[in-house]
Amino acid sequence: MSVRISPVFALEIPYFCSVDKLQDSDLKFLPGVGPKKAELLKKELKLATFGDLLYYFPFKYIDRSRFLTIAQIEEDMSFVQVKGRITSFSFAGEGNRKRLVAFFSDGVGIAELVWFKGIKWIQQKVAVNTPYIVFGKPTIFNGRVSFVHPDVEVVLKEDGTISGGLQPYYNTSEKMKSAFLNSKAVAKLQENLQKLIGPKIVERMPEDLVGSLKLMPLRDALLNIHFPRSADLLRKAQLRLKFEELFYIQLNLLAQKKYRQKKINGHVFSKVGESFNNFYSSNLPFSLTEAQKRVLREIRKDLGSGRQMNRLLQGDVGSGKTLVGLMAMLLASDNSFQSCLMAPTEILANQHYKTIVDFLDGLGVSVGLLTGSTKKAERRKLFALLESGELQLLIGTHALLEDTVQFKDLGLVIVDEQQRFGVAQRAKLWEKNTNPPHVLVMTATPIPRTLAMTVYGDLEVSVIDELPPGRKPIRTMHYFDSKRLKVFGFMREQIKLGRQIYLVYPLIKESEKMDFKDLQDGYASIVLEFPPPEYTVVVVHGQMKPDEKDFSMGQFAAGKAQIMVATTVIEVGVNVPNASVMIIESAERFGLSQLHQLRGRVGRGADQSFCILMTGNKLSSDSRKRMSTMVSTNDGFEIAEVDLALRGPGDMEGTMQSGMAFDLKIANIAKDGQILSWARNVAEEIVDEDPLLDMDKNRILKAELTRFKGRDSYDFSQIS
Ligand SMILES: Nc1ncnc2c1ncn2[C@@H]1O[C@H](COP(=O)(O)OP(=O)(O)OP(=O)(O)O)[C@@H](O)[C@H]1O
Repeated sequence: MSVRISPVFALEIPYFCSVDKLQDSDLKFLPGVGPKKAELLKKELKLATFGDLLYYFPFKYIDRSRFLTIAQIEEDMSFVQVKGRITSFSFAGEGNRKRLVAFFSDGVGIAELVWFKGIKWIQQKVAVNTPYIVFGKPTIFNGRVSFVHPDVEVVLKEDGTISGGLQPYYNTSEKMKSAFLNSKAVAKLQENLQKLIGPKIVERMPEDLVGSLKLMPLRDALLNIHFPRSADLLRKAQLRLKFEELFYIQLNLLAQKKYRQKKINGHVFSKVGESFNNFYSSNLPFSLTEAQKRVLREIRKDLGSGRQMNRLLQGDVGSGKTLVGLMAMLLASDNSFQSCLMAPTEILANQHYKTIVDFLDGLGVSVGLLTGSTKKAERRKLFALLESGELQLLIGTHALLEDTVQFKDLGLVIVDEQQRFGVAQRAKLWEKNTNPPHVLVMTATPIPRTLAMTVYGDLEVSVIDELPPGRKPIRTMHYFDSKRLKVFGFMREQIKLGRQIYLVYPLIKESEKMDFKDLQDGYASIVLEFPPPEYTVVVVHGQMKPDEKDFSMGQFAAGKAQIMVATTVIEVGVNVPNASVMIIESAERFGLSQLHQLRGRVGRGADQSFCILMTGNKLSSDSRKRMSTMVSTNDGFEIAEVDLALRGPGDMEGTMQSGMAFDLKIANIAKDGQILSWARNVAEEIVDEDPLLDMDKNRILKAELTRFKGRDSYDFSQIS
């Protein structure tokens, strides 16, 4: 069985219905919904129950307490509202241009309200001389203000309250809008829901905890998040709900961690034996950096502790993580355990394999390689060696996760990843052995602390914050496409100096065909510019056969080609110290982390390295920021912070956002770092005091956590 590797962000978030049964009710039973709309809500927004709708939060609020006069309306204004009365109606236009026009006066100016559709309905609902609030996007033509299809509301609502204040806006789809389920209709359903279950909402966190943290009670928070009574109450509601969301993620992660620590015995690697020592004294061609030594000590401590290690190793590109990983594998080997190293791509797996085989030359440690392209017969051989225990180190891709791969005694798993390996996938590894192996996750993209806390919150963290000596900082430049000739000139100069060059094209899934054409065109024009026999240009992309790819890479690595035209397949792992120039085409199409990763392919030798970002002339402000960040810093952590901030949705009107890459309903990892730290501290205190959440006061927490589904869950039922 193959395992689908989903993005690490696909964490399950604990928004299930609360203990309150009512929230599990089918939405079709909510007044105003019925079977058809229920179907639509389910299909379009994945809302099936009362609880789902209750937790479907507005994406923004518009302050409806502010009014303009018609005279204050100017060109290009966004949504505005005015108060006044309709003085008369008339019809204009013919056929499908036929429209109803209402003349609306606020006592000073006059605006036209125009409807092309729903004319009959408007005529029935809207009357002359009644005070209304008109809300919409105005246009001005020949000095006349008009609103097309505006919202028209009675000033005095049926329940006696005045319209106005912060009005919620819900995301809806086109399909929903055409079935009259627009934002306003969803707000109406929320109103009905509040009437029905609002008073019955029960706390999802222990009341004492809510009280001591001075959080808004859940009932009030869920009311104010949909219908804020004031901006202050909205902020309090947001805080409460964000806290709760982040708190349960943290509690889940920390509880899992505690559970593992308590229930799972780790293999003890007590010996530092021949493999490790011989490697260290004879085969290691350089001394370790202080950071590598420190991290190695941390890892060795874990491995000898009798507890199962789950550690994240963060370090910038080229900081020497793989080497540390390899040394941990040698420790496993010295203690008669097998180990494996899992890479995110086949190219990288191959590269690791070659590097490791070279490094271990003459030490008598057996190393195997397993990827998607390993032939059947070869596989069978590998499997037999693995099962008998003869094979000590296995390098590979996700193919290692397949159920057919059985080790005799797997003691250590190293995952070299690119934020692609989630909690769920890690859980799969723990099943590989009755006594789960130690796990070391290496990530080449430093990730911001808040993100690390959430994605890797169940792991210990080690950081290599030092590059091997002698590396010169890479110089990064940004050029517009119009400067291409200059760049060609620079390439020639560098080649004359004996350097090699990467030229990378984006290959993004959605537009693969077009990108592929770009790559081929790019290759053709580079060959024209750098013709044989003086120059050799190789090409590497994901659609090539493995042996063709290997051939091209081999030529480049051996210095037989000066230029490699490639897609991002070279993003990770390719290590050719003589390649000192990285040119990234259409750089604006890459994310910051990816640009940083790509840049990390150069700067590995003693020569000055360069990274050239080529972009079109017109750049969005985000793209400009990405380019300037790349030009101004080589620090992966700094880049990661900017990346996170840029990727957090920026559409704000005193509003909340959908949470970045996570399926968060309200919190935003980029912006809510403080709440996240707070939530983690609170969760930590709780599991420190009551690791299995057995105390009476933690009953609700346990009940809520037990509702986590899937592998990410901490299965309390296993605990007797
Ligand atoms: N202490 C050191 N001194 C000198 N060179 C080193 C040292 N540690 C590692 N290297 C070399 O630096 C290069 C990068 O190391 P390695 O591949 O282990 O880094 P990495 O952090 O895994 O990189 P990436 O994230 O790019 O995969 C390799 O050529 C490696 O041999």
